[in-house]
Amino acid sequence: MNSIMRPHVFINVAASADGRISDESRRQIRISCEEDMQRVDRLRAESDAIVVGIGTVLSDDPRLTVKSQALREERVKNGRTPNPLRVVVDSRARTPLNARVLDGEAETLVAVSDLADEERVAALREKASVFVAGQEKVDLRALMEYLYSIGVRRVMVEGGARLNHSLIAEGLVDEIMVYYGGMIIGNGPCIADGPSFKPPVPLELVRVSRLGSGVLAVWKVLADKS
Ligand SMILES: NC(=O)C1=CN([C@@H]2O[C@H](COP(=O)(O)OP(=O)(O)OC[C@H]3O[C@@H](n4cnc5c(N)ncnc54)[C@H](OP(=O)(O)O)[C@@H]3O)[C@@H](O)[C@H]2O)C=CC1
Ligand SMILES: Nc1nc(O)c(N)c(N[C@@H]2O[C@H](COP(=O)(O)O)[C@@H](O)[C@H]2O)n1
Repeated sequence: MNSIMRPHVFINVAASADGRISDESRRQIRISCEEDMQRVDRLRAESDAIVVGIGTVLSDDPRLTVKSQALREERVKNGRTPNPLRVVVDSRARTPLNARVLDGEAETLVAVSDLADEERVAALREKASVFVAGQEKVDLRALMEYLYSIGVRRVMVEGGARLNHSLIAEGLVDEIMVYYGGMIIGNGPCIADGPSFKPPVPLELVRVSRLGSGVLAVWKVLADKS
């Protein structure tokens, strides 16, 4: 695979001890403890863009903003916008027009593919920027190249399961941070959902620490093909 100019990309995810990130309903489950939520907020504040898939937008209706006023002010002091760019990977432009990611609290980019209906794209353009790449699914390599071209250097991916899988499959992930909460969910989406990686993608353990009521593990992805 040809190498591309792209940002540093890391996935941050909260999982149960059995690796689930939600249950069968696919609704948002609070897995992180308070200490982890604060860590996540700092990670957001240190990032230039937060990326999620449309599945996460439809399930969780996330805001993807920095919650701490002090962290937002620090960003502004450093010449940045109060919040990072929000990016939704959404081939068919299904992002609801009343989704929180379109609330104007932060800039938003919706990445769609050629499959997206023109009228839906036009409606989204009223509330967000739109980037088109890919025939069916969004071309994630093109998206990362584009983000780099507009100055994004650090991307935080906040799920969900299918987007995480595709990004790993494309060799577009440098680091994976998993907060394991003290619970077993039993069924539901996991950290990366999709066909088996053959061979499995090798990871190097960078750091492991106890955090609140759970464990934080930071992994480096060794098979970077980009
Ligand atoms: N615990 C945690 O930390 C987190 C948990 N979650 C949970 O994860 C679940 C959502 O995950 P999931 O349903 O997998 O949805 P995702 O958020 O991963 O979105 C997947 C969708 O993105 C679209 N897409 C477009 N292009 C691509 C591409 N190249 N590769 C992959 N996907 C692409 C596809 O829909 P289309 O083709 O229509 O565009 C696809 O179905 C929810 O239950 C949510 O609560 C989510 C985030 C964090
Ligand atoms: N870090 C973390 N811990 C959990 O327990 C979670 N359920 C999630 N979910 C992610 O956070 C998003 C919500 O963001 P806002 O608070 O609305 O800004 C959600 O969509 C998931 O990506 N994360």
